[in-house]
Amino acid sequence: MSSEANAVWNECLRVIEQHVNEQSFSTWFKPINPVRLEGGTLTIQVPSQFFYEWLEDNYVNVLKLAIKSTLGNNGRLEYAVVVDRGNSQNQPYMVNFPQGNSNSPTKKPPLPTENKSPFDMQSLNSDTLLQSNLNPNYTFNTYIEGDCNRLARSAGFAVATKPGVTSFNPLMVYGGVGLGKTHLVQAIGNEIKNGPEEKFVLYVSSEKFVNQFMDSIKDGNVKSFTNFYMQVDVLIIDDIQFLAGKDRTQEMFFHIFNHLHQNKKQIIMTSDCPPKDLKGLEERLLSRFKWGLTADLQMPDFETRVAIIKRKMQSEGIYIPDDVIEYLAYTVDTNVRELEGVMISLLAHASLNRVEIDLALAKTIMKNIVKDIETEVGIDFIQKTVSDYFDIKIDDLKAKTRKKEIVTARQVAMYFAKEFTNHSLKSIGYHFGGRDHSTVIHAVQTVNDLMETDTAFRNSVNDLKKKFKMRSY
Ligand SMILES: Nc1ncnc2c1ncn2[C@@H]1O[C@H](COP(=O)(O)OP(=O)(O)OP(=O)(O)O)[C@@H](O)[C@H]1O
Repeated sequence: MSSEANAVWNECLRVIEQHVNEQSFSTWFKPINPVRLEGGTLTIQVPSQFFYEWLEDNYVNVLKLAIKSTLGNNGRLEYAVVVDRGNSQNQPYMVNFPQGNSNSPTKKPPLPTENKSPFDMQSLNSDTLLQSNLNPNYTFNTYIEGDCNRLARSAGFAVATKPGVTSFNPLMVYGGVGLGKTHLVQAIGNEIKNGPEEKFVLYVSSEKFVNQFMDSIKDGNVKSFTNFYMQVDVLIIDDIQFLAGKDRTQEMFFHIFNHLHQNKKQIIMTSDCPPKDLKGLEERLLSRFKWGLTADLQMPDFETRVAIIKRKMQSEGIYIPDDVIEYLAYTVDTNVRELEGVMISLLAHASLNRVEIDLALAKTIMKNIVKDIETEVGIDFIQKTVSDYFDIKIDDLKAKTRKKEIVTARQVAMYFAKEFTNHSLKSIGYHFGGRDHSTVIHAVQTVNDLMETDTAFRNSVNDLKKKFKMRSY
């Protein structure tokens, strides 16, 4: 690696660090190696094709910014992708892709240029119809169904089949960060676009909508901004909470909304919270959001998380052993984006270091990227997991209370403390509100007896056991 390339890349990293969160930074940028700097083009080596596509799809703007601020306006970025030829004796060889090169044979079609202002166009033509800002990978086919998203998904599908005609207009999808809102609403858009009728589907983030509106005021072309949006057949507007406090944009959106709705055009929105909690949005807008259907997305349960990982692997032609998949699905229960991030980080690490993906590697990666992760089963972890599972307070496990459900949860927690930790009976008793060792022996005995006679109880204990086993590998 040339020291010049190294210096430039370090400079880029400094810029990037200011624009992405810590986890994304360590997952996506730390594994990159600068290879060379030639004639204002910096070549960086990424671990896999998948990694390259991910960067291009998710971080293209921040990379552009970093290159621009270190190499100036004419700076360019080129990727060298390590290709595994399945023979560990071979040196990895590289495939070079200039940034955003849509001609590379394996690259997904590039997303439309972010900053292009769509309403510059005077009228709709076939080019405009293609400019939907949709990611072609976000389809219903790649969107795994689970209890967490069933209503939103089926309402979305109904809307995709008959846009503007169902009573789900507008369709509002809300949920926490990284739970699949964008994927779902873009899947609706892609389904409509690929359907029999030619429809102008437009996806826009609320942030972009606000910026476009501001620019249109500055440039004196508010009318073409409004006209443009009023011609859309299906308007998908992401992260509507971003309109909070932006009164003029809200007013404009209100008019566009009314126009589209009256003309039976479909409106689809996402938000990070239910409409009733959307602060800083005008009441008249909020009341319109309630005209259609509001559906939420939750964190997928364990089985759905496993299915999501498997689907992702399948689409990328990657293999990860089942125990590793289960480990990832158990451990990452925050959101799907984080789950994918951990998975990619694992793939990147294995590909860079040319090692097999196994549980030991997964645990190491996890320790590096997920802060505070416990990889051992300790009494604290057992108490937290058991109390979450039985929906009681941790403190109750240590308290004197004799309520039946609390006594059972306490006994189960003691049983696991005995099975998964090296604590003595005395120490376990101490951690459960200073009980003595005979109470622990009794708890273990009771759990064993109940497991034999009570199927529901046995299933619960086995469920919990799986969680602890994952950590104690
Ligand atoms: N049910 C699912 N099936 C398959 N992939 C999913 C599912 N849910 C989420 N994902 C994936 O998780 C990642 C994050 O999803 P997405 O960006 O849609 O979340 P979001 O809710 O819009 O996040 P944000 O709040 O940050 O806007 C994407 O790569 C998406 O494909």
